[in-house]
Amino acid sequence: MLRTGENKNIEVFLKDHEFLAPKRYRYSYIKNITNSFRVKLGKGGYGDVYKGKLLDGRHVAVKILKKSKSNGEDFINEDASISRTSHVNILSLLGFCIDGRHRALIYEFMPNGSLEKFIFQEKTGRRLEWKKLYRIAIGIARGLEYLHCGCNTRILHFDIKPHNILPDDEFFPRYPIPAWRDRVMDTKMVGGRKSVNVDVDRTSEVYFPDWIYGRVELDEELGLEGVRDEDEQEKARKMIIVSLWCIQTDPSTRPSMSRVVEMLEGSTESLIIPPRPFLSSSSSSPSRAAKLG
Ligand SMILES: Nc1ncnc2c1ncn2[C@@H]1O[C@H](COP(=O)(O)OP(=O)(O)OP(=O)(O)O)[C@@H](O)[C@H]1O
Repeated sequence: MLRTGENKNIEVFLKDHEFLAPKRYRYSYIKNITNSFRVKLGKGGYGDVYKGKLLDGRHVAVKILKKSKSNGEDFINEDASISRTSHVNILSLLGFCIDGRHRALIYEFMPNGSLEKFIFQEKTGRRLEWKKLYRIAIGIARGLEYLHCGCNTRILHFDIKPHNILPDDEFFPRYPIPAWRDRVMDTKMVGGRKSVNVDVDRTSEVYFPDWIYGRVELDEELGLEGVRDEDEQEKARKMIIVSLWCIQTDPSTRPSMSRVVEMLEGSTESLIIPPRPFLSSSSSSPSRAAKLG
């Protein structure tokens, strides 16, 4: 039982939402299933993630949230919306912990870890094939479309990035949603460190969207590494055009996620090239230029 008076609201909330909530666990249980936090899987902005094993033998990832000063209502509100979500691209939340000041979330374990390490492997120089990147982009977009308009509560993720996309063996992406904060990651995936040959002398001052926009606009060879055939070339082109739409500075010009899915799944010919991204390297201001890789 939680002790303080302020936590009564939480208890009442949890009781009201019992029927849809994932299981609630004590901190001692969390400690137990992670073997006292022995195997760290990664680190996120909100806390560290550890490997665990439930008593029924299932492997899980346990996210220990940093110590909270709030009474936990934000957390349980998030938790209740997450528990109502069900989509192939959204990672299932199996349980949670609110015990004193301890907060933790228990997810299905994804053995391949995050997308980040696949995008470009520094050691081997290998990069992810375009067809897999495409599969990942569509999966992410479908998951977000679901969160934005397919589930009971509209949820904005705000934190999509290679670090928290967890591909399965077939490279279908899953991602967790304990998030408050939708940035677009397509350009990052397409730009994927060292995946492009930028034939300019001062690469540090090239703003990637601006550079790639020039190529797309002139219907030039995209200069992307690892493109093996026409099909991959088309997928890459499609992802680039869609991502250029998504980073439009005027929000009203940006497509909805349903439109993003439609554009990714449709033909390249039907795609209209968006206006040039506002930030431009032609002004060559170092503070406005993003480094490549
Ligand atoms: N379910 C999981 N299975 C396997 N590894 C995971 C799982 N969830 C997270 N990880 C590992 O932990 C790392 C951090 O994940 P986390 O979700 O905390 O990232 P984040 O989105 O940056 O965090 P935050 O939402 O706190 O900003 C991931 O990059 C991944 O390596």
